[in-house]
Amino acid sequence: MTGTTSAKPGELQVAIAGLGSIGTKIATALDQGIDGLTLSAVAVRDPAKHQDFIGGLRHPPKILPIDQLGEVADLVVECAPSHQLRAIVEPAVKRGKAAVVVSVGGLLDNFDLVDLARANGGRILVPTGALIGLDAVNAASIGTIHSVRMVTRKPVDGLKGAPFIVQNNIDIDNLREPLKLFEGSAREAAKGFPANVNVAVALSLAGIGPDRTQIQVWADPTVTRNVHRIEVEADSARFSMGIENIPSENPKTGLITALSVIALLKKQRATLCVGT
Ligand SMILES: NC(=O)C1=CN([C@@H]2O[C@H](COP(=O)(O)OP(=O)(O)OC[C@H]3O[C@@H](n4cnc5c(N)ncnc54)[C@H](OP(=O)(O)O)[C@@H]3O)[C@@H](O)[C@H]2O)C=CC1
Ligand SMILES: O=C([O-])CC(=O)C(=O)O
Repeated sequence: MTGTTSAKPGELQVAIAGLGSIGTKIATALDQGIDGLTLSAVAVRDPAKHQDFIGGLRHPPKILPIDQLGEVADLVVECAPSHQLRAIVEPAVKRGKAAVVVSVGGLLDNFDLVDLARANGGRILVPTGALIGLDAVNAASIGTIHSVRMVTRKPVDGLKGAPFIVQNNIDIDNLREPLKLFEGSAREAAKGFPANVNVAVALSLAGIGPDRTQIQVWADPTVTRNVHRIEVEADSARFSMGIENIPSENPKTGLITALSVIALLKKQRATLCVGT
C-alpha cells in the first residue's frame, strides 16, 4: 500500500514498527506534528486490522515489511514484540540510521547490534520508557555507582503469561496478597519476564549493567498500577525514585511509555533540550 506522506525537505523521516498500545500513540503524535519530523512508513503484522487507524491519519504513511523500514527512514521506532527487534533494528543501524528501542529487554540477547551500529555510524536510542530518573543514573555512572536495586509490583493482569510464571507453574490468578515471584539480576529478569520488565534493563544499561542491577518482581492484587521503586547508592549521591504507571489498553504497558518516546522524538530537532 502506498501512503500520501508529505515529507518536507530536510525533515527527519520516521518509521514505526508495530502499531499496538505504544505505536499508535506515537503515530498519532507524529501525524499531528512534531517539529522537523515526518512519519513516512509503518510495519504491521496484519494491514487489514490497522486499515481504519492508518486511513484516519491526516497523512497516511506507507505500509512496508518490517525489515524494510530501515531502508526508507532516518529513524526507526521499534515498538513490536521483542522477538522482532533484530529484524527492525539491524537494517537501520547497518545503514547508519538511528533506532529507538522500547523492547529493550530484547537488546541483551542482540547486543552485537550496538557494535554493528558503532561500525556503521548508526545509533540505538533507549528512551526512559515506563521508568523514571535515567538522567540521574546516567550522571551518577560518570562517577561510581555502588548499587542499584529495584522493586516492581504489578497487578496480576500485568504479569499473566510471563515465561517465568508459566515454566514454574505459579498460580497468580487466585492471589489474595502480594507474592514475590522473582529476585535476581536484570538480565535474568528479562529472560523470565520479557514483556514486563523492560524498565529494569533500561535502568541497568543507564547504570551498572544487567548483571549487577538487582530486581524483585511481585504480583500484587492490591495495586492497580505498575509500580516501580528504585534505590541507587553512588559516590556522588544516594537517590530513591518511584513511579506508579497507569496501565494502557495493554495491561503490561504503562501509558507513560509512549509519551516518553514522543518526548524523545521531540528532542531530535528541538532548539531547547532539557534533561540528559
Ligand atoms: N521500555 C519500556 O519502558 C517499555 C517497553 N515495552 C515494550 O514495548 C513493546 C511494545 O509494547 P506495546 O505497544 O504495549 O505492545 P502491543 O502488544 O500493544 O503492540 C505490539 C504491536 O506489534 C505488532 N506486531 C507483532 N508482530 C509484528 C510484526 N511481525 N510486524 C509488525 N508488527 C508486529 C502487533 O500487531 P498485532 O496488533 O497484529 O498483534 C502489535 O500491534 C513490547 O515489547 C513491550 O514489552 C512496554 C512497556 C514499557
Ligand atoms: O517495563 C515494562 O515492560 C513495562 C512496565 O513495567 C510498565 O509499563 O510499567
